[in-house]
Amino acid sequence: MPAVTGDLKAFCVALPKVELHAHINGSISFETIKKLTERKKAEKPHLADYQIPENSLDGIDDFFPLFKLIYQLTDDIEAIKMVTRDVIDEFAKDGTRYLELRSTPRKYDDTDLKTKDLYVQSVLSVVNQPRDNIVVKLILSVDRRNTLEEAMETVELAIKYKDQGVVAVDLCGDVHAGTFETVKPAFLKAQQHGLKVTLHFCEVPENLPEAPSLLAISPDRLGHATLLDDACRRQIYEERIPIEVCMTSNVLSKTVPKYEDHHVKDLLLAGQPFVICTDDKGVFRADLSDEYMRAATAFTMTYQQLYQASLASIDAIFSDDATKESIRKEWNQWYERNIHYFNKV
Ligand SMILES: CNc1ncnc2c1ncn2[C@@H]1O[C@H](COP(=O)(O)O)[C@@H](O)[C@H]1O
Ligand SMILES: [Zn+2]
Repeated sequence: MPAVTGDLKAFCVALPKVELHAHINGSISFETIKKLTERKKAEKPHLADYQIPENSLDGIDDFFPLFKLIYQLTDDIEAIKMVTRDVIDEFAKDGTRYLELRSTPRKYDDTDLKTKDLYVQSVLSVVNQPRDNIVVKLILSVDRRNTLEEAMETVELAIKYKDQGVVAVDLCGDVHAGTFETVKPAFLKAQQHGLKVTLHFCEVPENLPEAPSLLAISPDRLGHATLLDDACRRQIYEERIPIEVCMTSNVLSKTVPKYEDHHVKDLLLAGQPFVICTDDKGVFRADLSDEYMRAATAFTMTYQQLYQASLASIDAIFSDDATKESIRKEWNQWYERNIHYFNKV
């Protein structure tokens, strides 16, 4: 099978794409961080020159502490709206046509972001602005370090805003902190109220012992699923649970040694549903088009296969069948208009 070369980047940007695994505060671009430091420099001079360090992770444990600083720049309503708007605009510019952002509600006593409800309202006020080039939905994240009470508060908010843009709840956060068991009842409650569930799953081998408990709640999608044992691989494949794959995130946080080793190749071979995603495009400095390029390069995927991967991602979105159908139509129309790409290979 011939590899795609030459104008691969242009193709990957032009290709209509679905992004289902993007943390808002991990997706903040270099340019937006500059705007944030500028507006905070009087109040927080120690952050005046802050930039997210590039290629500085020795492992995944170096990743989570980055948010101690990033969160100091996004601790008020205007900042939250700004980052949400910029992240959406950047995804749209990169050819993403359907986007499910996710974020962990926060609150601060010393800013105008006094409640988690206000956090969600601020994000949704931007998510729900009418746009003709991208559809945007929101997933609320429960942090693994949360108490059950905190997780319940997030789920209550997801229920409250369910028909106003929130489609699901997510389990995320420091892979070496907390336990799923603590927050599990909150996820069961979310499901009882018709919300979808996606879970960060086995990013590191230490998460394997809790895997059966996560799978027992029948999650609608799984994030990463990097390190599986035979039993959970079998179950995931049998149940055809779509996997949100984040190649750059895994390679830079060193949970996967190199792109060619990434488990996308197993998923491709097994015909298992997966969705190419970014995770944290700001921290890892890779747009969704870059992720498609990396898949093409590492696994010699043709333009046709990249298109098929993008089209198949629509099956995994947290929207109704009518929305899926209208998005598929858009993809098909794009294909017809761009048939020259596919006649080449
Ligand atoms: C590298 N893989 C990952 N694994 C687990 N959790 C991750 C993550 N990448 C990001 N997050 C979670 O997302 C938060 C930032 O976005 P929000 O403040 O929610 O918008 C981080 O604090 C972390 O909890
Ligand atoms: Zn993630």
